[in-house]
Amino acid sequence: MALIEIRGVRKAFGEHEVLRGIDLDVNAGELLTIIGGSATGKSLLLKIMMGLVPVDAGTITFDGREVTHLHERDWIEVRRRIGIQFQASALFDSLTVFDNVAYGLREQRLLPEPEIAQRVSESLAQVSLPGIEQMAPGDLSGGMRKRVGLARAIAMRPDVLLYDDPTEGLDPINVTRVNRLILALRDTLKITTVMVTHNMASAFTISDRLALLHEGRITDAAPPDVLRAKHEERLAPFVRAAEHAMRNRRESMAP
Ligand SMILES: Nc1ncnc2c1ncn2[C@@H]1O[C@H](COP(=O)(O)OP(=O)(O)OP(=O)(O)O)[C@@H](O)[C@H]1O
Repeated sequence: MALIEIRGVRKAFGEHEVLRGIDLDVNAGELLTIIGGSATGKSLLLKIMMGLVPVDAGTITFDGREVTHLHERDWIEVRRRIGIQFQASALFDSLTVFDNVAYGLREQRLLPEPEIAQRVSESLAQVSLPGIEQMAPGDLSGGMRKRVGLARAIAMRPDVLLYDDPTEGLDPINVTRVNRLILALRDTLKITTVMVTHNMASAFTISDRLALLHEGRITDAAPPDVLRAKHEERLAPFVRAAEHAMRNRRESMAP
C-alpha cells in the first residue's frame, strides 16, 4: 500500500474548478515530483496533503488512515509526520537560526531543551551548515536560507517532506547543492519526498517518478525515462525544457 493515497480529489474556488479528480499514490521512500503548467494546482495539492485546505470531494489516506475529514487537532498529529518547505523559506527574521530550527520542536514540546540543542546542531550539519546557530536569517544568502528552512523541517524527524519549488531563485551551483541535499535526506533519513518544481532539469534528474498535473488531473505518473519515451503532446514542453537545460549543462548533478 502507498504511504499517501489520493483518490478522486476535487477542489474549486467559486466557479474555478482547479482539481477535477486527482488520483495519485506516493510510495514510501520515493522522490515524487509534481510537474505541470502555471496555476494548475500543484502547490494546492501540497497544501491538501498537509490538511491545510479542505477538499470538495475525494479522499486522502496517510499510512493506512483516512485523514480527509479529520478534526484540526487530529491533523496536528498527522502533520507532525509531514514536513514542508515552502516556496519562500519563511524564516522568522527576528529569531536566530537556532530559534528558527528549534521552533517546531519547542512549540509542540517534542523534546527537552538540552536535546533540542543537540537536534538543532545535527539538523544544521545535515544541511551542511554546521555551527551557524547564532547567525541571524538576514545575514544568510538565499541558498543558505533555504537550507535553514530545510533544517527546521528535518529537525522534526518527519516521515514525509513536501518541497514547494525548493530551487526557485537559486543560481546553478545552489540548485545542484539543494538537489543533492534532497537526495541525501531521502537516502540517509529515508524521507518520502514530494516536490513541486519549475526546474525541469532537476525534476527529470533527481526524481524516482514524475506526476503531470494537467487540466485538473494527474494524467501521467511514471519514472522520468518512461515519460520521456511517451512522446505525448501534453508532456512535450516539459521534456523539451529538461533536455534543453541538461544539454546546456546549466544545472548538472554530475559528480
Ligand atoms: N485559497 C485560494 N483561493 C482562491 N483561489 C486559489 C486559492 N488557492 C489556490 N487558488 C487558485 O488555484 C489555482 C492553482 O494555484 P496553485 O498555486 O496551486 O498553482 P501552481 O500550479 O502551484 O502554480 P505555479 O506553478 O504558477 O506556482 C490558481 O488559479 C490559484 O489562483
